[in-house]
Amino acid sequence: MLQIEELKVEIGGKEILQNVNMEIPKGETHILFGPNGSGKTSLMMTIMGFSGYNVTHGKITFKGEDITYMPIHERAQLGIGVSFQRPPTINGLKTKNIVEICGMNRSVDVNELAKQLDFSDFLDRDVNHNFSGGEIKRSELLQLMAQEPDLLLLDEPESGVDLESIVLIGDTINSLLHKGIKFPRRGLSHIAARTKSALVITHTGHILDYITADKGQVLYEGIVRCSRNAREILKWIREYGYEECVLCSN
Ligand SMILES: Nc1ncnc2c1ncn2[C@@H]1O[C@H](COP(=O)(O)OP(=O)(O)OP(=O)(O)O)[C@@H](O)[C@H]1O
Repeated sequence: MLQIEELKVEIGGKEILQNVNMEIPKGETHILFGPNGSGKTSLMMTIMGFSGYNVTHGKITFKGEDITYMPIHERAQLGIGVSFQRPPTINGLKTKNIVEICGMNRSVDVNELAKQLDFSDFLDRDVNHNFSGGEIKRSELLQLMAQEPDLLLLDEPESGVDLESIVLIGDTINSLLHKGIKFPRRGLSHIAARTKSALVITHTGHILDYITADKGQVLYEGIVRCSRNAREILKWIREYGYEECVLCSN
């Protein structure tokens, strides 16, 4: 589904990603770990195609197509969707309108989708305007539900989310990963094969209690240094810290 080869990326003339190699097969969910400032968000922004993230070397392939220099809207149409860590407030644009835009060219029932996320009361508010941390995450997922991407890029989906709401967030991510299953229900990840792929950034690992990860990767100083079971990685990071954790790749 997604293949990244020897990727180097500069932002404002500074090299942020030095050598990223990664493969996410169809139906797999990979977790991206890494210390603050290691380049995780930059990697997601580069995969999505945001300006300012200048690829100086390497290649990104999605569904067999070279997307390295493809415009962002074409990547979205091809099936890549992102949930931001800190999405901007968009004054003058109502949440229901951005959800409609995300579901463009498809018959999307915005009210029904909002009901599933317990988000109906927010549809007439400007996008993210005075939303709480948890409300922002639900707004982001609502947009993804309308888009139904084949590859989900989720930047810290659990940050700022309370312990009850994280269940809803986890169930919604699971329903996004299972094509054709529209309603968030507990335990779906264990009973049906996933058709969508995901790359999920997490610091705490809490989201691992709600979604099934196929693999974890550690981005350290702009290089993917480790690729193995996500829970094993989390255990090592908790016990020994990142510096020790990445020594296993030497
Ligand atoms: N637009 C920008 N201009 C200059 N530097 C930037 C820009 N965006 C990111 N950086 C720098 O790139 C580095 C990587 O940032 P990035 O946000 O990708 O890290 P991260 O691993 O996601 O961090 P965190 O875990 O704290 O969210 C940081 O040093 C950051 O300051």
